[in-house]
Amino acid sequence: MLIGKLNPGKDGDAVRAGEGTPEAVAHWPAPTAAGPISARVALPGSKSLTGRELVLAALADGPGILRAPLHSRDSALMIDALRALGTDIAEIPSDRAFGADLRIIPAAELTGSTSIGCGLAGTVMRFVPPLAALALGPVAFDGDPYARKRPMRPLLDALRALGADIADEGRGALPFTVHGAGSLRGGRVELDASLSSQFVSALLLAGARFDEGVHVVHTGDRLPSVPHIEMTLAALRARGVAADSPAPGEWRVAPGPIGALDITIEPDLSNAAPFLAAALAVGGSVTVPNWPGTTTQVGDQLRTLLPEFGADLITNPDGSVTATGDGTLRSVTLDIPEAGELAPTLIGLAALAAHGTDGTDGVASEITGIGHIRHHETDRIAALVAEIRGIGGDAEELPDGIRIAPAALHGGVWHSYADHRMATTGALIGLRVPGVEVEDIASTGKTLPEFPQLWARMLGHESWNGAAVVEAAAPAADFSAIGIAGRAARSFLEGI
Ligand SMILES: O=C(O)C1=C[C@@H](OP(=O)(O)O)[C@@H](O)[C@H](O)C1
Ligand SMILES: C=C(OP(=O)(O)O)C(=O)O
Repeated sequence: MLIGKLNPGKDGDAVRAGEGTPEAVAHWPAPTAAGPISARVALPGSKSLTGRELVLAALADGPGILRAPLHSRDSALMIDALRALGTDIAEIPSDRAFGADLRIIPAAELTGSTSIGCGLAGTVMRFVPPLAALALGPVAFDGDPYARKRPMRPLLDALRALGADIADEGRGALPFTVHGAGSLRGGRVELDASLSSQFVSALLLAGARFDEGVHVVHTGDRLPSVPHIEMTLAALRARGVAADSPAPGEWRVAPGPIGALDITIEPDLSNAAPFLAAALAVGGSVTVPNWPGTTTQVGDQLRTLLPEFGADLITNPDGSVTATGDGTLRSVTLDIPEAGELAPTLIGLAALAAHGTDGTDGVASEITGIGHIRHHETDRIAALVAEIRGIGGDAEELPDGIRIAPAALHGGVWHSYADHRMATTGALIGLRVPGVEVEDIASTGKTLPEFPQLWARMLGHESWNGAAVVEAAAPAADFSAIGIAGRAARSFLEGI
């Protein structure tokens, strides 16, 4: 089946499939699982750690190495952005399943007179402008149509208060130009980070290179994604930078050198979410190897969040984590401001809980504290409600979350809104509900280009060349209920 791909609308907003220019793309028929699954799924590097370590390596006092970094659209955009500012980034061939290591040689002086494409990457549009302020010359930023909707004003205003010259014609959003002067005064700055923790991380990451360092004071009444700020502080300290949080909602980075490192990136634990959740959705177990013993990644909270749905989560002696479920899902009431990044997967599980075992015995759930995910790759609350309703579910928007009532789900098109986590949530629901077709599965390339292959192998399809990446022993996926689309899925999966 060919339909229109997600394309820019006239007002620059993202629109759903079929509404834009008809660029033909096949829907991805989500495979259903015939029975309980049993798989081991290794995952590529963390988006958030790769982005931070690239930025810090570009600002460091000598050459550095990133081992096992993520290779995806977001990390490629970050690499391109740093190269545009004069950083030398080269691939070091490796035999890793997910691609080359990276050698980073910082520029003697960051150079401007360039332009940077941010795609839809929050980390690029927020973390790179402070570096542009340290560069010499103008640096023009822009991104995907929907990226222009993502909030930037608090960060741009904070950078101005710290001495930067930024032209945005009052938009408070992309596109804008940072007129770098080669240095930035820095110092104390107030900023409302209630829409995104990335505003804070952006200032802290470059803060050691500001003349006076930086002292960020959050003025809003709530702060999302706190673990991501803690990740930033930890990454700075690992490089010898004095970085702390002297009070709740305040962070300081002292001026000084940022140490060069040879560092290995942890697997992306947020991208583990749909895979571990698959064991809950259809029963069985999924193991993710190389789970870090200690980590600042919010994905580590899956070990306590997934048991809320009735799963058994264990850490194995070899350091892997296994989720085991029996295919029945409990009702949940979760308030998770710190873990908005995990919300789409958790909401997908809540939709399956509301479907129940056969559409007649579902349970209600409520997930709140996630108002800020309206400002992610799309308005995720509106998008999830629309797509769950589109396949028969009973979902309702709350100001800062979502409520899902019992209702039987059925097949249909699941739109992705160019959002990788919308796409993987459609795949998760489709494991259990026959006939779900995910529009724009390629949007998973934002942070996990291997998603379709890893998903297929989780279900027992052996033909992908990453043989060491996934060991699966699952019953064959069942496509019979989705007819022609199912046969297309089978040949797609067998062709990889
Ligand atoms: O700093 C980071 O790497 C991130 C911070 C969070 O952003 P928000 O604070 O905007 O939720 C998270 O959702 C995003 O995926 C990655
Ligand atoms: C919110 C996310 O991405 P970004 O870094 O673009 O904000 C995400 O990956 O869930």
